[in-house]
Amino acid sequence: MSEYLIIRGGRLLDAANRSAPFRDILVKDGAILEIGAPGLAAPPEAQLVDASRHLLHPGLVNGHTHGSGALTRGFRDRFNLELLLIATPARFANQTLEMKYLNTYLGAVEMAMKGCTVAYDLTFGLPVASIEELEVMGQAYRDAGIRAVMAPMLADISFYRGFPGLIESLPAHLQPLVGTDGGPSTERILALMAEALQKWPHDRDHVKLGIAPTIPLHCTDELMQGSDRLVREYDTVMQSHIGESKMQSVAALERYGKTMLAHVDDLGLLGPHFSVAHGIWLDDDDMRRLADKGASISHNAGSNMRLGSGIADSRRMLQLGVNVAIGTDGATSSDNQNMYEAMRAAAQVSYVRQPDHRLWLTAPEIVDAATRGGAQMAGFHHVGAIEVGKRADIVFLALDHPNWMPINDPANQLVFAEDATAVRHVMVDGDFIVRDGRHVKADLAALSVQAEAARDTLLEVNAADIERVGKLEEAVMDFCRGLSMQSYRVERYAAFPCGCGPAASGFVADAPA
Ligand SMILES: Nc1nc2[nH]cnc2c(=O)[nH]1
Repeated sequence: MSEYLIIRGGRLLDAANRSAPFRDILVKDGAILEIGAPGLAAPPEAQLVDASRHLLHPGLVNGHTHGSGALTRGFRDRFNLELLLIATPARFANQTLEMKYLNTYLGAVEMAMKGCTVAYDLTFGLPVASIEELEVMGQAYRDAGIRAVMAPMLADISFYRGFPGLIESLPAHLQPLVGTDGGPSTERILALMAEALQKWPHDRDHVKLGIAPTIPLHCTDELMQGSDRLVREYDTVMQSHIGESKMQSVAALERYGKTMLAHVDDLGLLGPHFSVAHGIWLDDDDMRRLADKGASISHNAGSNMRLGSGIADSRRMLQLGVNVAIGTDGATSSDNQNMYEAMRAAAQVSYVRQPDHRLWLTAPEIVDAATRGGAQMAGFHHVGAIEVGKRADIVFLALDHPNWMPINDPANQLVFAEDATAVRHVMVDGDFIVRDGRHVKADLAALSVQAEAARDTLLEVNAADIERVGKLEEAVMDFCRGLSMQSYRVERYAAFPCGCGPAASGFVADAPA
């Protein structure tokens, strides 16, 4: 097969200019060599790809997902973050290697079919998954054909101990149900992480390891700083869930005497390699710290609505110079892996957050965040744009699809009209991973049988834990609600600029009854 590929007749999205001029693209060895007007010269042996009646846009970058979560989609409604954090592990623990692969592969195939070619995946932690299992999950991304950062979620403090006073708040008969920690030591977790980074078998331009101290409240400072040392030593990236819920932010203020983000900064963790997942409950100083250190935020508006977490101030982040990416979050709280939906949600929450339409996100800003911004955050500087020198990760949208009849403004339509149903082909490195709307490798019928079987098995093996946590749920949620309400007693949070104040949204309704 020729080392050259010439993609002719397509319209290339230029979101910044709200246009889509006809452009031919010459690809050599999977990288973009030249972009030019129709009729661009190409070596005679170049393989021709007909892109006529297609809009071409860069593969989308999912800034925050959980490859461990595909099997959880739709398993609950009316649940907030804290409930998710206790109910999901109870229901989906004890996965076999096959299930871990299946989860990751299902999510990756779904992303590919929906125009996404990079995932920033906060995956099963060590040692919930072994190093070998992590490698197999990395292979799931290779098999699905998309790129990924796989960042194991690390924690050395249990959920229940992460919130001071929680266990003591429970009725005496429930306290024994929390169980004992007895987990692996900080040293062991860091040693495993170091070993995984050393042994990583995959090509790091495609699938690399990152590190995710999952939520600072659930990590000792030693774990956070040890993770940071490894990130710098292995030149990789780090992501942490920060300021996702009001409850978390109030608890952090009590525990650290400052915001969660300020604490992480003071530990020395911020830098261009660092990103925040969610960042709803950040104040101006937090955002300035992120901007000053060149860090990023994955804005996951759909998930934030699904869990009732709040509305991140994406406009302020951009104003201050924070690099913003867009993410779906895991299927537990987004139910699908559709980056077009995530983009649309980001636009729409910026509208309801404030009445001044001049502060609303624009479609070009959102497309930039979902492509270039995500690639920068992931440290994947070889993708994120259709430009000379970048890898040829290209989505072909069918213009004979109703979403595009007619084209008025391609940036607006990508954000507001597209829903992944017009995705016809997807290329990574110039190779088709989706062709004519079908994933080139995945057998969806077989996958659905496997997913059904995995669900049944997990329900059976986790029955006792589901029952145990079910008994705890209500009391834990009482505690969480109480802590969240403290926003009205803690001065800092009384005027907390998270977009959830009286002028902004219905969140004012959580004032104590
Ligand atoms: N939304 C969300 N937040 C988290 N924080 C820690 N784990 C998770 C998760 O699985 N989903």
